[in-house]
Amino acid sequence: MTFHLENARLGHPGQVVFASLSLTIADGEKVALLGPSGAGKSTLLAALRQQQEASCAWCPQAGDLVPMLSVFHNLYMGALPRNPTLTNLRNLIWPSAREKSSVGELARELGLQDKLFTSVDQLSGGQAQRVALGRALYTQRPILLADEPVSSLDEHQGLALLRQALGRHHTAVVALHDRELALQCCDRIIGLGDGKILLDAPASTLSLGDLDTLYQ
Ligand SMILES: Nc1ncnc2c1ncn2[C@@H]1O[C@H](COP(=O)(O)OP(=O)(O)OP(=O)(O)O)[C@@H](O)[C@H]1O
Repeated sequence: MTFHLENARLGHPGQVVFASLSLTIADGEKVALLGPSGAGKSTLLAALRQQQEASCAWCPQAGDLVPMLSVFHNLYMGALPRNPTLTNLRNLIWPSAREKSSVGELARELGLQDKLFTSVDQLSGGQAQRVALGRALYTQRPILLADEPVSSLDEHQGLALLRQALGRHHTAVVALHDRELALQCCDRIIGLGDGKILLDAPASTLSLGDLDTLYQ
């Protein structure tokens, strides 16, 4: 089992979001978290991350990129925790051919090969979002936790990139607002609302109409 919460109380200072949440996510599952704005998707993702921080590739909604640094540098930041400090300093100042090639390959997969040495503050919202997801992928960890990772991309690009990201991870939990994308890419859907889990079922058993009820 990868994640387990039992009667967990989750929230923020002065705000309980889930008074008593029980949930198990097994190794190998690809889970979509759905629910209206404020339902607690980000709160739940943060609680899951706390359980397995060292194994999680983390893609927060805000992105947390360093805008004045290049796409290369922001992607490379995913490698910081796994490399020695001296290697990191060298790669940030004078990247090795090997690192240039592997970050370059990832940039190509993200459709950002022409922007590798452009600073992030000169990118579009969708391009910056691809960098944020790429940085999480570059951590090369087995579990992906991502909060609306493709919300600024068009339908086709979002589908391709989400599939690519899920394919690189054994287990994933992804907060999404696009119900169709959730059904297409994930094998389990968890619907949140009213401070609890309103729906938890295999994607193959659900229709868009079933998911609509979460938003009514
Ligand atoms: N840092 C915080 N401090 C206090 N309350 C917070 C904080 N972050 C979120 N909340 C509150 O917790 C509740 C759940 O928020 P959360 O961000 O988890 O929802 P969400 O489903 O991810 O929403 P969205 O789809 O808009 O991103 C909301 O009522 C929100 O106001």
